[in-house]
Amino acid sequence: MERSTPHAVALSGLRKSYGERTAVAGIDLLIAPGEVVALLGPNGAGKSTTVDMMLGLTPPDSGGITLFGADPRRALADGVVGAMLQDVTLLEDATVREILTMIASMHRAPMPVAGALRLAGIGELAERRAARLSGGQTQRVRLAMALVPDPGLLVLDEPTAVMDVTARRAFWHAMGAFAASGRTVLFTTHYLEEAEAHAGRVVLMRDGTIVADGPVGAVMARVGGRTVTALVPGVRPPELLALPGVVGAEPAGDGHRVVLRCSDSDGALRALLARHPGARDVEIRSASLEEAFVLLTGANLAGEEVAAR
Ligand SMILES: Nc1ncnc2c1ncn2[C@@H]1O[C@H](COP(=O)(O)OP(=O)(O)OP(=O)(O)O)[C@@H](O)[C@H]1O
Repeated sequence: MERSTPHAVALSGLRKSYGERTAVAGIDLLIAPGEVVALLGPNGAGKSTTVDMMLGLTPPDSGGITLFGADPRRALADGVVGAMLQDVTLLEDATVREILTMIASMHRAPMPVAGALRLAGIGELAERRAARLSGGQTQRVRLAMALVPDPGLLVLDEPTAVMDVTARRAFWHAMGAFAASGRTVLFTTHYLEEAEAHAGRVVLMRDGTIVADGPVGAVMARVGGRTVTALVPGVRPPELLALPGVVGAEPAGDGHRVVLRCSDSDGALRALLARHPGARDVEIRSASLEEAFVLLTGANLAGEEVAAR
Protein backbone atom coordinates (compact mmCIF):
# COMPACT_ATOMS: atom_id res chain seq x y z
CA MET A 1 0.00 0.00 0.00
CA GLU A 2 1.35 3.47 -0.84
CA ARG A 3 1.70 6.17 1.76
CA SER A 4 0.37 9.65 1.10
CA THR A 5 3.81 10.91 0.03
CA PRO A 6 5.44 8.03 -1.84
CA HIS A 7 9.11 7.92 -2.62
CA ALA A 8 10.18 9.47 -5.91
CA VAL A 9 11.95 6.18 -6.60
CA ALA A 10 11.42 2.84 -4.85
CA LEU A 11 13.35 -0.18 -6.12
CA SER A 12 13.07 -3.45 -4.24
CA GLY A 13 14.93 -6.65 -4.98
CA LEU A 14 15.44 -5.53 -8.56
CA ARG A 15 17.13 -8.15 -10.68
CA LYS A 16 17.98 -8.56 -14.36
CA SER A 17 20.14 -11.05 -16.24
CA TYR A 18 21.04 -11.33 -19.90
CA GLY A 19 21.53 -15.05 -20.41
CA GLU A 20 24.29 -16.11 -18.05
CA ARG A 21 25.28 -12.53 -17.36
CA THR A 22 23.76 -10.90 -14.26
CA ALA A 23 23.47 -7.18 -14.99
CA VAL A 24 21.57 -6.17 -11.84
CA ALA A 25 21.79 -8.58 -8.92
CA GLY A 26 18.87 -7.62 -6.67
CA ILE A 27 19.10 -3.98 -5.56
CA ASP A 28 17.03 -1.94 -3.13
CA LEU A 29 16.97 1.83 -3.41
CA LEU A 30 14.71 4.54 -2.01
CA ILE A 31 14.97 8.13 -3.20
CA ALA A 32 12.93 10.83 -1.49
CA PRO A 33 11.33 13.69 -3.43
CA GLY A 34 13.80 16.55 -3.83
CA GLU A 35 16.98 14.47 -3.77
CA VAL A 36 19.64 14.80 -6.47
CA VAL A 37 21.34 11.41 -6.78
CA ALA A 38 24.33 10.34 -8.86
CA LEU A 39 24.51 6.68 -9.86
CA LEU A 40 28.16 5.76 -10.33
CA GLY A 41 30.09 2.64 -11.16
CA PRO A 42 32.67 1.20 -13.53
CA ASN A 43 31.70 0.04 -17.04
CA GLY A 44 29.32 -2.88 -16.84
CA ALA A 45 28.28 -2.18 -13.23
CA GLY A 46 24.59 -2.24 -14.18
CA LYS A 47 23.77 1.48 -14.15
CA SER A 48 22.14 1.67 -17.60
CA THR A 49 20.21 -1.54 -17.02
CA THR A 50 18.87 -0.08 -13.77
CA VAL A 51 17.89 3.17 -15.48
CA ASP A 52 16.28 1.29 -18.39
CA MET A 53 14.18 -0.74 -15.96
CA MET A 54 13.18 2.44 -14.12
CA LEU A 55 11.96 3.91 -17.39
CA GLY A 56 10.06 0.79 -18.36
CA LEU A 57 12.36 0.18 -21.34
CA THR A 58 13.55 -3.22 -20.05
CA PRO A 59 11.40 -5.50 -17.91
CA PRO A 60 13.08 -6.73 -14.70
CA ASP A 61 13.34 -10.50 -14.12
CA SER A 62 12.05 -9.89 -10.62
CA GLY A 63 11.63 -7.14 -8.06
CA GLY A 64 9.54 -4.01 -7.91
CA ILE A 65 9.82 -0.45 -9.20
CA THR A 66 7.56 2.45 -8.42
CA LEU A 67 8.10 6.11 -9.31
CA PHE A 68 5.99 8.37 -7.08
CA GLY A 69 4.00 5.27 -6.30
CA ALA A 70 3.23 4.46 -9.95
CA ASP A 71 4.41 1.87 -12.42
CA PRO A 72 7.31 3.27 -14.56
CA ARG A 73 5.45 3.23 -17.90
CA ARG A 74 2.46 4.94 -16.39
CA ALA A 75 4.69 7.53 -14.66
CA LEU A 76 6.45 8.27 -17.95
CA ALA A 77 3.20 8.49 -19.93
CA ASP A 78 1.69 10.79 -17.30
CA GLY A 79 4.67 13.14 -17.42
CA VAL A 80 5.51 12.40 -13.78
CA VAL A 81 8.94 11.27 -14.95
CA GLY A 82 11.12 12.91 -17.58
CA ALA A 83 13.96 11.18 -19.39
CA MET A 84 16.53 12.08 -22.03
CA LEU A 85 16.13 9.16 -24.37
CA GLN A 86 19.16 8.75 -26.64
CA ASP A 87 17.45 6.43 -29.11
CA VAL A 88 14.63 8.81 -29.98
CA THR A 89 15.48 10.65 -33.21
CA LEU A 90 14.21 14.18 -33.57
CA LEU A 91 11.94 15.07 -36.48
CA GLU A 92 14.54 16.57 -38.80
CA ASP A 93 12.33 19.16 -40.50
CA ALA A 94 10.62 20.37 -37.34
CA THR A 95 11.98 23.30 -35.36
CA VAL A 96 12.90 22.94 -31.74
CA ARG A 97 9.86 24.96 -30.72
CA GLU A 98 7.56 22.75 -32.84
CA ILE A 99 8.99 19.59 -31.28
CA LEU A 100 8.51 20.93 -27.76
CA THR A 101 5.01 22.19 -28.53
CA MET A 102 4.08 18.75 -29.82
CA ILE A 103 5.35 17.06 -26.67
CA ALA A 104 3.58 19.63 -24.49
CA SER A 105 0.30 18.88 -26.28
CA MET A 106 0.61 15.23 -25.26
CA HIS A 107 0.69 16.03 -21.54
CA ARG A 108 -1.91 17.14 -19.08
CA ALA A 109 -0.02 19.83 -17.17
CA PRO A 110 3.06 20.79 -19.17
CA MET A 111 5.27 23.76 -18.41
CA PRO A 112 5.17 26.56 -21.02
CA VAL A 113 7.44 25.77 -23.98
CA ALA A 114 9.23 29.08 -23.37
CA GLY A 115 9.95 27.93 -19.81
CA ALA A 116 11.47 24.66 -20.98
CA LEU A 117 13.58 26.52 -23.55
CA ARG A 118 14.82 28.91 -20.89
CA LEU A 119 15.52 26.20 -18.33
CA ALA A 120 17.48 24.18 -20.87
CA GLY A 121 19.34 27.34 -21.91
CA ILE A 122 18.37 27.01 -25.58
CA GLY A 123 16.15 30.03 -26.14
CA GLU A 124 18.27 30.99 -29.16
CA LEU A 125 17.69 27.58 -30.76
CA ALA A 126 13.87 27.76 -30.71
CA GLU A 127 13.49 28.31 -34.47
CA ARG A 128 16.39 26.03 -35.47
CA ARG A 129 15.48 22.87 -37.41
CA ALA A 130 16.49 19.66 -35.66
CA ALA A 131 18.64 18.59 -38.63
CA ARG A 132 20.90 21.58 -38.04
CA LEU A 133 21.69 20.98 -34.37
CA SER A 134 25.15 19.98 -33.15
CA GLY A 135 25.56 16.95 -30.87
CA GLY A 136 25.73 19.09 -27.74
CA GLN A 137 22.75 21.21 -28.83
CA THR A 138 20.74 18.05 -29.52
CA GLN A 139 21.42 16.91 -25.96
CA ARG A 140 20.07 20.18 -24.59
CA VAL A 141 16.99 19.91 -26.81
CA ARG A 142 16.51 16.41 -25.38
CA LEU A 143 16.74 17.94 -21.93
CA ALA A 144 14.06 20.50 -22.85
CA MET A 145 11.92 17.62 -24.18
CA ALA A 146 12.30 15.87 -20.82
CA LEU A 147 11.39 19.06 -18.96
CA VAL A 148 8.29 20.09 -20.93
CA PRO A 149 5.93 17.62 -19.19
CA ASP A 150 7.03 19.35 -15.94
CA PRO A 151 8.04 16.07 -14.29
CA GLY A 152 8.65 15.61 -10.58
CA LEU A 153 11.55 13.28 -11.39
CA LEU A 154 14.22 13.43 -14.08
CA VAL A 155 16.15 10.26 -14.89
CA LEU A 156 19.26 10.90 -16.96
CA ASP A 157 21.71 8.29 -18.26
CA GLU A 158 25.06 9.99 -18.90
CA PRO A 159 23.42 13.29 -19.87
CA THR A 160 26.68 15.15 -20.49
CA ALA A 161 28.55 12.42 -22.36
CA VAL A 162 28.79 14.25 -25.70
CA MET A 163 28.83 17.81 -24.40
CA ASP A 164 31.82 20.14 -24.47
CA VAL A 165 32.80 22.06 -21.36
CA THR A 166 30.56 25.06 -22.13
CA ALA A 167 27.51 22.93 -22.88
CA ARG A 168 28.16 20.89 -19.75
CA ARG A 169 28.26 24.01 -17.61
CA ALA A 170 25.01 25.27 -19.14
CA PHE A 171 23.45 21.85 -18.58
CA TRP A 172 24.31 21.78 -14.88
CA HIS A 173 23.08 25.31 -14.48
CA ALA A 174 19.71 24.20 -15.88
CA MET A 175 19.73 21.12 -13.68
CA GLY A 176 20.46 23.24 -10.61
CA ALA A 177 17.48 25.49 -11.37
CA PHE A 178 15.26 22.44 -11.87
CA ALA A 179 16.39 20.77 -8.63
CA ALA A 180 16.07 24.04 -6.69
CA SER A 181 12.33 23.91 -7.31
CA GLY A 182 12.18 20.74 -5.20
CA ARG A 183 12.29 18.23 -8.06
CA THR A 184 14.12 14.92 -7.92
CA VAL A 185 17.00 14.06 -10.23
CA LEU A 186 18.76 10.73 -10.76
CA PHE A 187 21.71 10.76 -13.16
CA THR A 188 24.51 8.44 -14.15
CA THR A 189 27.87 9.89 -15.04
CA HIS A 190 31.44 8.95 -15.75
CA TYR A 191 32.61 12.33 -14.48
CA LEU A 192 33.15 11.97 -10.76
CA GLU A 193 33.58 15.71 -10.38
CA GLU A 194 30.01 16.11 -11.68
CA ALA A 195 28.71 13.82 -8.97
CA GLU A 196 30.78 15.64 -6.37
CA ALA A 197 29.59 19.06 -7.51
CA HIS A 198 25.94 18.41 -8.32
CA ALA A 199 24.63 15.44 -6.34
CA GLY A 200 23.61 15.46 -2.71
CA ARG A 201 23.87 11.70 -2.62
CA VAL A 202 25.95 9.15 -4.48
CA VAL A 203 25.06 5.52 -5.09
CA LEU A 204 28.01 3.37 -6.17
CA MET A 205 27.33 0.18 -8.11
CA ARG A 206 29.65 -2.69 -8.89
CA ASP A 207 28.79 -6.05 -10.49
CA GLY A 208 25.07 -5.34 -10.31
CA THR A 209 25.03 -4.46 -6.61
CA ILE A 210 25.13 -1.26 -4.59
CA VAL A 211 28.46 -1.03 -2.73
CA ALA A 212 28.05 2.42 -1.18
CA ASP A 213 25.18 4.85 -0.78
CA GLY A 214 25.07 8.15 1.04
CA PRO A 215 25.89 11.84 0.97
CA VAL A 216 29.13 12.52 -0.92
CA GLY A 217 30.85 13.51 2.34
CA ALA A 218 29.76 10.35 4.15
CA VAL A 219 30.88 8.05 1.33
CA MET A 220 34.27 9.74 1.38
CA ALA A 221 34.47 9.53 5.17
CA ARG A 222 34.00 5.76 4.90
CA VAL A 223 37.30 5.50 3.10
CA GLY A 224 39.04 8.11 5.21
CA GLY A 225 38.29 11.78 4.75
CA ARG A 226 41.87 12.95 4.25
CA THR A 227 45.16 11.64 3.02
CA VAL A 228 48.64 12.24 4.35
CA THR A 229 51.41 11.72 1.81
CA ALA A 230 54.99 11.49 3.06
CA LEU A 231 58.43 10.13 2.35
CA VAL A 232 59.22 7.69 5.17
CA PRO A 233 62.68 6.20 4.55
CA GLY A 234 63.08 2.51 5.30
CA VAL A 235 59.41 1.86 6.11
CA ARG A 236 57.01 -0.17 3.97
CA PRO A 237 53.39 1.08 3.65
CA PRO A 238 51.76 -1.84 5.54
CA GLU A 239 53.85 -1.02 8.63
CA LEU A 240 52.19 2.39 8.77
CA LEU A 241 48.72 0.88 9.01
CA ALA A 242 49.31 0.48 12.74
CA LEU A 243 49.40 4.24 13.26
CA PRO A 244 46.32 5.64 15.02
CA GLY A 245 43.86 7.35 12.67
CA VAL A 246 45.16 5.51 9.59
CA VAL A 247 42.70 3.33 7.65
CA GLY A 248 44.78 2.64 4.54
CA ALA A 249 48.37 2.82 3.32
CA GLU A 250 49.57 2.51 -0.28
CA PRO A 251 52.66 3.54 -2.19
CA ALA A 252 52.21 6.92 -3.90
CA GLY A 253 52.24 7.25 -7.66
CA ASP A 254 55.86 8.46 -7.61
CA GLY A 255 56.91 5.12 -6.10
CA HIS A 256 58.88 6.71 -3.27
CA ARG A 257 56.31 8.19 -0.96
CA VAL A 258 53.44 6.60 0.87
CA VAL A 259 49.79 7.70 0.91
CA LEU A 260 47.98 7.24 4.21
CA ARG A 261 44.19 7.40 4.19
CA CYS A 262 43.09 8.77 7.52
CA SER A 263 39.98 8.84 9.63
CA ASP A 264 41.89 11.30 11.88
CA SER A 265 44.63 13.03 9.90
CA ASP A 266 45.84 15.18 12.84
CA GLY A 267 46.35 12.15 15.09
CA ALA A 268 47.91 10.16 12.25
CA LEU A 269 50.36 12.94 11.46
CA ARG A 270 51.39 13.36 15.10
CA ALA A 271 51.98 9.62 15.45
CA LEU A 272 53.82 9.42 12.13
CA LEU A 273 56.30 12.12 13.11
CA ALA A 274 56.72 10.76 16.65
CA ARG A 275 57.40 7.17 15.57
CA HIS A 276 59.21 7.91 12.32
CA PRO A 277 61.20 11.10 12.87
CA GLY A 278 62.82 10.66 9.44
CA ALA A 279 59.46 11.28 7.68
CA ARG A 280 59.59 14.28 5.39
CA ASP A 281 57.88 15.94 2.36
CA VAL A 282 54.59 15.69 4.23
CA GLU A 283 51.40 16.75 2.46
CA ILE A 284 47.80 16.62 3.75
CA ARG A 285 44.76 16.89 1.51
CA SER A 286 41.12 15.92 1.27
CA ALA A 287 40.43 12.59 -0.39
CA SER A 288 38.72 12.91 -3.75
CA LEU A 289 35.59 11.10 -4.78
CA GLU A 290 37.77 9.37 -7.36
CA GLU A 291 39.80 7.80 -4.54
CA ALA A 292 36.66 6.81 -2.68
CA PHE A 293 35.33 5.28 -5.86
CA VAL A 294 38.42 3.17 -6.51
CA LEU A 295 38.53 2.01 -2.91
CA LEU A 296 34.87 1.09 -2.69
CA THR A 297 34.49 -0.55 -6.07
CA GLY A 298 38.02 -1.90 -6.44
CA ALA A 299 37.97 -0.68 -10.04
CA ASN A 300 38.56 2.48 -11.97
CA LEU A 301 35.86 3.91 -14.21
CA ALA A 302 36.85 1.77 -17.16
CA GLY A 303 36.03 -1.27 -15.05
CA GLU A 304 39.66 -2.36 -14.77
CA GLU A 305 40.66 -4.03 -11.55
CA VAL A 306 42.85 -1.86 -9.36
CA ALA A 307 45.29 -3.64 -7.06
CA ALA A 308 43.99 -3.71 -3.51
CA ARG A 309 46.36 -2.75 -0.77
N1 LIG B 1 21.09 -5.98 -24.07
C1 LIG B 1 22.06 -6.65 -23.44
N2 LIG B 1 22.37 -7.91 -23.78
C2 LIG B 1 23.32 -8.60 -23.14
N3 LIG B 1 24.05 -8.12 -22.11
C3 LIG B 1 23.81 -6.87 -21.73
C4 LIG B 1 22.80 -6.06 -22.36
N4 LIG B 1 22.78 -4.86 -21.74
C5 LIG B 1 23.73 -4.91 -20.78
N5 LIG B 1 24.34 -6.11 -20.76
C6 LIG B 1 25.40 -6.54 -19.82
O1 LIG B 1 24.95 -6.27 -18.50
C7 LIG B 1 26.01 -5.73 -17.71
C8 LIG B 1 25.61 -4.37 -17.17
O2 LIG B 1 25.56 -3.44 -18.26
P1 LIG B 1 25.09 -1.93 -18.10
O3 LIG B 1 25.07 -1.33 -19.46
O4 LIG B 1 23.85 -1.87 -17.29
O5 LIG B 1 26.29 -1.32 -17.23
P2 LIG B 1 26.69 0.20 -17.01
O6 LIG B 1 27.04 0.30 -15.58
O7 LIG B 1 25.64 1.10 -17.53
O8 LIG B 1 28.00 0.34 -17.89
P3 LIG B 1 28.54 1.58 -18.76
O9 LIG B 1 29.14 2.51 -17.76
O10 LIG B 1 29.57 0.93 -19.62
O11 LIG B 1 27.40 2.17 -19.51
C9 LIG B 1 27.23 -5.71 -18.59
O12 LIG B 1 27.96 -6.87 -18.35
C10 LIG B 1 26.66 -5.71 -19.98
O13 LIG B 1 27.55 -6.33 -20.88
